[in-house]
Amino acid sequence: MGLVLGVDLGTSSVKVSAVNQQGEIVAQQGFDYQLSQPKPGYSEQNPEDWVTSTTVAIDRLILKDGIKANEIEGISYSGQMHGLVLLDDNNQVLRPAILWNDTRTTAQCKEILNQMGQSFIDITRNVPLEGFTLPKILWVKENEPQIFAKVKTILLPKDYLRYRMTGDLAMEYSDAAGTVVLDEENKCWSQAIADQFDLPISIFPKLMESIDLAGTISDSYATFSGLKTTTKVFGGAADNAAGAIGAGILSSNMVMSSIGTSGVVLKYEDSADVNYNGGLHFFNHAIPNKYYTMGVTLAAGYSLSWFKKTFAPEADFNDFVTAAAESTVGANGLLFTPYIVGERTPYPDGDIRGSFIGIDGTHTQKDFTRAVLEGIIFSFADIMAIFDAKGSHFDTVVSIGGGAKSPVWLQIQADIFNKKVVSLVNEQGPGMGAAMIAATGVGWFDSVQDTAKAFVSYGKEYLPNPENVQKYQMLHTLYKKIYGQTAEISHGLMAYRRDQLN
Ligand SMILES: Nc1ncnc2c1ncn2[C@@H]1O[C@H](COP(=O)(O)OP(=O)(O)O)[C@@H](O)[C@H]1O
Ligand SMILES: O=C(CO)[C@@H](O)[C@H](O)COP(=O)(O)O
Repeated sequence: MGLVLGVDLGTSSVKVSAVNQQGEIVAQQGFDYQLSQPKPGYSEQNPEDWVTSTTVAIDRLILKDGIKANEIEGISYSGQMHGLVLLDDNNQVLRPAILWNDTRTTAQCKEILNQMGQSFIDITRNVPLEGFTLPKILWVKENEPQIFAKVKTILLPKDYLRYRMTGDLAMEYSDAAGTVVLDEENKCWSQAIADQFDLPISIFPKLMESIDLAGTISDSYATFSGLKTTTKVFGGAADNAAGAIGAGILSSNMVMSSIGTSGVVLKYEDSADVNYNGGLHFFNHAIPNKYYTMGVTLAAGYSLSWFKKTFAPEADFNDFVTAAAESTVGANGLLFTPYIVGERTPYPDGDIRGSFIGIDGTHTQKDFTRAVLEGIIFSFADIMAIFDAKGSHFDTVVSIGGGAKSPVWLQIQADIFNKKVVSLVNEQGPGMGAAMIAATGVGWFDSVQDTAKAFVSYGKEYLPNPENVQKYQMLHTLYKKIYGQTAEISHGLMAYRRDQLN
């Protein structure tokens, strides 16, 4: 039996899925790792944790699930985006990776725009935001010059993992776009940006397509993991590009809603001929010469996980979320904004923080949980509104990520979006996308689109309930007022937290 492995290198864990030629997940293993938040706005991980956790998951597939290493024809990846991995001359990691949800780089973002203005947006098709990689590189250059002096190569999380499994140093396009150093339309590193910020262009590695062959499993990784050196390894994709493929978002009338650690509302774009004026991210897709547009809620699943860990650490996750159904639409008059690590879309503001508004002496924990679930989707609806304003007509929302495991949350999505929502039979959108890239790479299908036709299968449909839709429209109007009315207070509190540390 031929198999491929899809490695989904997320922010909270890595999940490795073994997939057969019918697109069925025959076995799956995952392993969690930690996020380090040493200062307000900081978010880091140790790249070694990604490698070790992936290896544990692969070992378990082989040793516990009985997957035969010689049946694994190919491996590919879906990776959390933007995280800065710095390597020295010997390809050793120089410092912890600075992640996508780290917002320490507001000053560098302003500086990029001051120095390059519209020409930066024309080249990269994005405005510089704290989460993207270039501001992180500039932060290290300014704040840790002794480390920067040793930098030979920069990589992104899944590209580093692929390097450790094959020995090949490269970055693939959909992830490279999220560095905002890539000239997106010309598919090359921007010499103009490198020159402007005095960065040696040599630190940016060779580029590859998602379905390109990076090599085979190296001797040393084969010994370490139990994999065979004959297994082929393919470029992979940014998690949102991989998620879009795994969710079958291959035409512009479909939209993806992803509730992972972050939240994403994503639209497929057939060409680069679109202009959202930097209000949304616009990146190269995992399908050659295709693109996608998306908005990002920095703390989607993370808001729920934070809330549960803080206020109900002993509860079973499923039971805890399901209990929100016992509250009401609008959580008995309680609103939550999920800005607990800052926000990106529609408010590019690293210093905004979350709020519960309307707390009443009668509110229970179930109301608070419901408010968290609803607040996250109101934030997604803010992104959806940008697409609507540009004339998008979506008939189906495909929901992926850990949050799509919850039927209560899927119905909340249908009612707030006022659209039909479907989940995947297996919610592993990014992991399936990664497996589909490998399946295309090994030649099971001619194109990623053909693989998607064979592999994607949708589960139950959730239809909007008109009464709930009406209530949510009114509540969303109230929700939208919270950002403007809490921004100044939030910024003051962030300044206070920073002062306390000095
Ligand atoms: N049973 C569940 N119901 C609803 N949400 C869940 C459930 N289990 C996990 N989640 C949410 O899914 C998120 C993780 O999703 P995942 O796609 O695995 O993230 P990542 O790829 O960023 O690691 C968690 O932050 C959590 O809030
Ligand atoms: O920063 C972004 C996209 O721009 C995030 O979507 C990251 O790619 C992390 O994804 P998850 O771990 O939440 O899947």
